[in-house]
Amino acid sequence: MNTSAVAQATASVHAFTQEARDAIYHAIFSRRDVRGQFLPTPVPDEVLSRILTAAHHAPSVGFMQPWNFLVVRSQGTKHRVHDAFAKAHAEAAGMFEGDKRAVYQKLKLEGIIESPIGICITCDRERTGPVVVGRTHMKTMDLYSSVCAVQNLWLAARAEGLGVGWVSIFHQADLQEALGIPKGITPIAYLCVGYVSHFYDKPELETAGWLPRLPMEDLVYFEQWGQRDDQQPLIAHLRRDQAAAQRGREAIA
Ligand SMILES: Cc1cc2c(cc1C)N(C[C@H](O)[C@H](O)[C@H](O)COP(=O)(O)O)c1[nH]c(=O)[nH]c(=O)c1N2
Repeated sequence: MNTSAVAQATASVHAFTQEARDAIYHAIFSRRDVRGQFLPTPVPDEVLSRILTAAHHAPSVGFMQPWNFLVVRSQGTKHRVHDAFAKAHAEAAGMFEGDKRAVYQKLKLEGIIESPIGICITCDRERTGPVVVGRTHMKTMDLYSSVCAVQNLWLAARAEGLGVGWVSIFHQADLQEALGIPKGITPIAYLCVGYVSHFYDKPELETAGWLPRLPMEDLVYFEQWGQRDDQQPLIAHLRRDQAAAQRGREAIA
């Protein structure tokens, strides 16, 4: 066997079954940021427990596990968070010019009150002391670790049929105050979570004409920053896979 045949055989031993792989990619391609389709249906604790456990199994720099998960269910807390959102949202509209401002004002960018559960995922930057394996030089790695937890939760939630919407239109201090988060802890994501009437087939910002999905071939460089190479066989695969992902979502729709 030549080297690449060995590599292929080794890889396939550890690959999931086709059905399991399809399920993973289905979760990835059909995950959406949900703002407006939340149902009041309660989320059972056993389901909430599964998605939180998935989040806790995210990778983290130096195995730091810098996250906490603050679960919000009361209307009082939700209203405090929504007040913080409303203030920042009003300011945000003024930051966009012309047509963009009008479009921005029409966008629904949160489901804080309607979603049965809010989850704030945080980062404790001091959790394991000042020197962390893998964060010795690039200090933001702990923040990225908490983002990995967000993504794990988001994908697990999709598999459970739950919608998740990330809300980040806050003054950080206002969100911290609304949730009683101490100064040393960084809020990473406020997530609206709940069952939904439907999932859209593509990002709402794409549908609204805000931005299109970028072509993969523009984003992949070879060896040096900025170096594209359309002759690389990988590029043809990327085009095919992007088209397939697109068709997949049409099938889903
Ligand atoms: C860090 C971060 C922060 C935010 C978001 C995402 C991420 C990663 N997104 C969701 C975002 O708009 C959405 O992911 C993209 O538009 C792509 O759509 P899908 O997630 O594929 O549906 C988001 N959406 C929203 O309505 N209000 C918000 O404040 C935010 N904030």
